[in-house]
Amino acid sequence: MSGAQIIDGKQVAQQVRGRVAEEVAALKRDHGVTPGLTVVLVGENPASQVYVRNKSRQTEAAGMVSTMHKLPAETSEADLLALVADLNEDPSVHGILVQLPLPEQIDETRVIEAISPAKDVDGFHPENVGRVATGAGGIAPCTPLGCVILAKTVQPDLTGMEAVIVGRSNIVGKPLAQLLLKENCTVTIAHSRTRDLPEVTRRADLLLAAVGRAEMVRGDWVKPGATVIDVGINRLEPQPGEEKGRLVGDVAFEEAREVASAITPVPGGVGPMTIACLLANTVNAARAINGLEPVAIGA
Ligand SMILES: Nc1nc(=O)c2c([nH]1)NC[C@@H]1CN(c3ccc(C(=O)N[C@@H](CCC(=O)O)C(=O)O)cc3)C=[N+]21
Repeated sequence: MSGAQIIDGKQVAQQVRGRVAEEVAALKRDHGVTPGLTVVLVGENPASQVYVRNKSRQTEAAGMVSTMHKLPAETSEADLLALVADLNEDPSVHGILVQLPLPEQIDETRVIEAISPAKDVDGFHPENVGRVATGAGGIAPCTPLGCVILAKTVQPDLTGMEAVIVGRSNIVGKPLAQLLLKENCTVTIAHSRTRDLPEVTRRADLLLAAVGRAEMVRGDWVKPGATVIDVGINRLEPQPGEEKGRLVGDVAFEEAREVASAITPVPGGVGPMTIACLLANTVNAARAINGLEPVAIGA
């Protein structure tokens, strides 16, 4: 049974961006507000530069204003905090994204906590983490939002599903658990110290891998018929004849697709959804700052 449906994240992301563009146009027309997203990049990480360029292009394509601040790798924490304070006060900026990881002289937690929660379109500020956890509004992180939207393209109602998340990061695993609870899943967060991990993952109707270890989840870790969402983006060592190593997820795709009923590819799965959801969060941040209710931008 090599029959798993491949969930096309690129296509779903394009739909989400189309919805965002409509909402941007409506916000301009009805309220004279053009949402603005600012990305702050500290240092020269080449992979980061690629994401940042994609983000800017897609932000502008949706009709929003994109600005970028590139700071040298030696930037002090005080200088970065001063920039964040300026952006917090700038009325043309509705979303602030400080690209992580930051150089080691800068305390990431301090920077995240300095971003105005209203403009924290990553959803990393503790106020947003708390609001999402309690259901009191707040901005939810982009990658978990993207995962839920992709899962719902297969199964519009996730109620009662056994969801197993592998990975307990603040950026993906933990907030994903909150969003899946809100969708009425039974949620397990497994991690590197979980006893008999394959046995735990084999219980999952919905298996979400976010550990950052290339192809760790094997085919026999997957329950037959499960939906598999692969959050990992790992670059393998270049093989002879290859210029760059291949990108692979946290799931051994060729094995898992034989067992699952639906699976996301890497690339072209969760990655494009992360950026689409960032744009959606930016529109809703601009709406909230202007006293408007959020709009639903799902699949
Ligand atoms: N404050 C902050 N927020 C982030 O959201 C954030 C961050 N820092 N630091 C870096 C990670 C990484 N990230 C990605 C987003 C999109 C793709 C993406 O679109 N990937 C494509 C293309 C991959 C490729 O070809 O290189 C795909 O998976 O198909 C990947 C990675 C956001 N991050």
